[in-house]
Amino acid sequence: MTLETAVTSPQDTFPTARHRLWVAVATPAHSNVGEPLTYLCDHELSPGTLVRVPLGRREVLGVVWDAPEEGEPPMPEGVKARAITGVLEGVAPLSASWRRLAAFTARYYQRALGEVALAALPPQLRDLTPEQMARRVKRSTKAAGAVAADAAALPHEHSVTLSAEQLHATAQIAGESGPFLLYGSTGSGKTEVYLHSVQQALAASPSAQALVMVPEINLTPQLEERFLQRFAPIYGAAAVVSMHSGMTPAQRLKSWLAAHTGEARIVLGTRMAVFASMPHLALIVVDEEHDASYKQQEGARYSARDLAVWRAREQHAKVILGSATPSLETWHASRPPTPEDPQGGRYLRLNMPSRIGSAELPRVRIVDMGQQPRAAVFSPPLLQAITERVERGEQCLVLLNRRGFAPVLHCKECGWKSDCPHCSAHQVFHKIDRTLRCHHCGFTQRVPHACPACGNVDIAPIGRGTEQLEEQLAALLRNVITPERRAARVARIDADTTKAKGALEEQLAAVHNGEIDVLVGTQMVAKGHDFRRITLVAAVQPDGALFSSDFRAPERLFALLMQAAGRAGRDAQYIASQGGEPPEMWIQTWHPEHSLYMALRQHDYPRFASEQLQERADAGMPPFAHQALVRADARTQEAAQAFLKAVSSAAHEAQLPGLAHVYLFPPVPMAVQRIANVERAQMLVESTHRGALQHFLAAWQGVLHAERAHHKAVIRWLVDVDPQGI
Ligand SMILES: Nc1ncnc2c1ncn2[C@@H]1O[C@H](COP(=O)(O)OP(=O)(O)OP(=O)(O)O)[C@@H](O)[C@H]1O
Ligand SMILES: [Zn+2]
Repeated sequence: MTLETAVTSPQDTFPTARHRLWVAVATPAHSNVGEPLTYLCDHELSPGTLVRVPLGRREVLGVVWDAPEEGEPPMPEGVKARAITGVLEGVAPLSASWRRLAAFTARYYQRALGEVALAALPPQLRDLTPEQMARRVKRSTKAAGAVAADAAALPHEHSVTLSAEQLHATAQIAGESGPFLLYGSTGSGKTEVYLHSVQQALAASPSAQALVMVPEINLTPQLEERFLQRFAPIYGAAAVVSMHSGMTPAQRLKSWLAAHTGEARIVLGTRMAVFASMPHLALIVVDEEHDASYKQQEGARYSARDLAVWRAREQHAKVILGSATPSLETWHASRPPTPEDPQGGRYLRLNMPSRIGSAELPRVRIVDMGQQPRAAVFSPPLLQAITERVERGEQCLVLLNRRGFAPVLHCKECGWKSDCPHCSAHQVFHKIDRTLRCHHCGFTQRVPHACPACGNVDIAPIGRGTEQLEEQLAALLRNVITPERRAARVARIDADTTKAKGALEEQLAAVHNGEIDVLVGTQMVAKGHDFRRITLVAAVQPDGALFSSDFRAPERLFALLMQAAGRAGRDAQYIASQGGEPPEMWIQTWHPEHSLYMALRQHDYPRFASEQLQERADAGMPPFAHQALVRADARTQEAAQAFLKAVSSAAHEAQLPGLAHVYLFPPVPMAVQRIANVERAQMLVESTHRGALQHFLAAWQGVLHAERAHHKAVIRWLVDVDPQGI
């Protein structure tokens, strides 16, 4: 327990008879005051109460925390606790289980409790005075009544008859305790299983709540619509709220309050929603559980999926992880028992192999680029296939996971390349506004007219991004006519085309309405979307990830390609009405024999997963080992690595607990070594015992803080537990 040692003045001193409180506050980053601070109040306040407290010269939001288990330590000599300045009346205290979630997150991900607890609350809560807050609470309860009255006006969704596989899965979820992995093919109707399970959970108790998470904001509007259609007629429109970073602070506060008071029965959101205060939580759904965006990449680097599983157990709620391409961690955790492994995994795997309505998974066609005309971006057979589809009025999706026109500009005379002056990365050529942009630091320049190094005017792009692909494809298809007797339309969706608010929704609507014939896009369009008329998907250049240094790259590539394939041929009726030509997934590759593509051809995720798991087991990698990364940023690479070396030696010298079961690798530069003139190094820490690793990391915190003082050149350090990218 560290006590507040911030500025105090004589008038802040109160008689010891006053009630002593522990309050979690967000202390400035990297102060090692991680624990709740002591404050005084003239009456008792229950833990979880939201309060305003002085901190240094500011006044901040705090959460009254539980008194330390080991008993109240005496106030240290010379430290005078200050009084709280106010209580946020009208907001019920945060529950004990919410506090346990925050405490666990802080402990597991090695961050300060106050930081985690406060970051998990809506930002407006931090800024409003108790008076403003009281008004807000009053207004939101009034407004909620008004919305509920309108619910009857929403269109009722036709009730669907569940498929046999959906019925089986929902019955298992109702009857067993889980956690569940809903392993269902793309288009198998997982969403319907979520809807049913939510319905079951809510029907079981008048206060029960459900939390449904999706990886990306762009998937929330569709989900929201489906949940509203289903549940607004039963519980009122106010019963369904969203939580994601695309909302205004006022909207977020409103959703948060609705969940906290229990008025919202269903919360839909992205990873941040895992911290929603839901006192009657009965069910958590994590859709596309394999998705990397469930991992927060700054501050407390939590995995919302892993926290969902932890939270469900703690709150006696059920949890469903859903995916057609589960993460290997989840796949392994859901292995069925066998004679050699009678326990099996701790999750229950539910299989839904078939697509809805006898739709078939696309036929996978592998094009050997070694056999194609040199420098062809689109192999002739692929171009032919796209042309035929478009001429029949069907839609195609072309996937390339790289935006911009070309990843680099190059001078053939002197070898100059468009390197970012601030990063160890190329500046990407964006033709549309003739800029060179660094995708790491954002540094943007106009494209030079001539080579900045030698003056040669003949500088050329190397490689391609979605912008170029769109342009080339539009040219290649310029004479192709659709059944409506209009020219084929090519459009692109990626981070560049969807910056404006509402742009993505608009572009997706154009695809759904059939205004677009060929959609070019990045991974953004590959997942989750329920396209009805796409019958061909093509990955034009997927090979890069086969040879990445990150051991998770194959897993990510396989998931991406399988998810992309999953966008084709989802509507059996449509396929039949088009003459029954089966949907296709095309892969252009220089490595047609690669086992990843072989497994993809069979849609054989289990085979791919078992090969990968065998490799991971042999190499002692997750899920057979647990990892953490320590990263240091500094002005020079030497300084960053020196810090990591020092904390590593210090750990050994101090014989920190857990060290016997923990292996510390030597520091190395990160894959992108320099960003915005900051050199980055990392050090991997690994153990086969999660507990030992945790133990060690906790003990190491003090060393990291102390060592930092001797390394003035270090700008920051951080610990990433269960890192996604190595
Ligand atoms: N029982 C059912 N009867 C008729 N249509 C259904 C049924 N269940 C789901 N559908 C429809 O099937 C389509 C595919 O379902 P959904 O989008 O839930 O698939 P999914 O399993 O989530 O796939 P993905 O992993 O690709 O996102 C949707 O249009 C959905 O409305
Ligand atoms: Zn840069």
